[in-house]
Amino acid sequence: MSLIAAERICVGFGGAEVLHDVSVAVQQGEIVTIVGPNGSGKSTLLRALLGILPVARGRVSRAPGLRIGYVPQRLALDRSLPMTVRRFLSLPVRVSDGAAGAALARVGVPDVGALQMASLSGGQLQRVLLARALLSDPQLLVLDEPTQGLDQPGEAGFYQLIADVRGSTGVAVLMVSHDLHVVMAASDRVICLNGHVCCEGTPKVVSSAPEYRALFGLGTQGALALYQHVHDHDHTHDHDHSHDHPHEHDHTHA
Ligand SMILES: Nc1ncnc2c1ncn2[C@@H]1O[C@H](COP(=O)(O)OP(=O)(O)OP(=O)(O)O)[C@@H](O)[C@H]1O
Repeated sequence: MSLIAAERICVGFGGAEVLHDVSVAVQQGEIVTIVGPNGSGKSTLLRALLGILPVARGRVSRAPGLRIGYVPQRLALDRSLPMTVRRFLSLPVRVSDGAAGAALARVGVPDVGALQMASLSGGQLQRVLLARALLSDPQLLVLDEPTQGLDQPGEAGFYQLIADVRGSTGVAVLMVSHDLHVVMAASDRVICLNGHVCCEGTPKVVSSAPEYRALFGLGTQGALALYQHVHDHDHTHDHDHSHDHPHEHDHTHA
């Protein structure tokens, strides 16, 4: 059984349909990344899967008693409110000093417990958010653009950390990311969303193949063109979503 799944869900806001007939499933221990243009419904899909948003049609299912660690896209931090990292880790559920320290060490920032949340760098903050998500010993981590605002080494380091955590705990990871090159390297499966599931499949990194580099270049379009994916529909009947994203018709069909 999947840990979490959406079956042919439709989600809308005030009559405007944002997700149409979307099916996704995450299995135990796999890293699945959702990519897609701005406004393509990635956060909406995560929130529907988590049960935060109702679905108009279709079905969302979660394994009974599923423990989820969620890192939202934005953290609304009141910078005028003093709060140490240690205190933040005990919100909303109080945790022991030992557990808090172990979680911070696990994500590579063992010494930030006494720091103010507002004083953390972007990379430190992401790791603290991940530490908090890990405190519930989740079976599934849900991360909404966890590397937003980080520089390239910061992003690469964070994804390496995710892979390490998965390796040591067996946690499954469902995340949204814009960093396509790292996504290619760090995911078991990629789902390309544009209101509907445009394509999905195993990412194929062909970093050492000069003919691929020559064909596709090293830019965003190239990275997306390298998907090995299942494409079970044409785009003739796409519903009304913006189709100005470069990858839309540029797939390499596996
Ligand atoms: N609470 C809401 N009320 C009304 N419309 C919403 C709401 N949340 C999202 N939307 C709309 O749904 C669409 C999809 O938004 P969503 O945040 O899921 O996209 P996204 O793919 O995560 O975008 P981004 O890459 O910019 O984060 C957008 O057009 C957005 O304006």
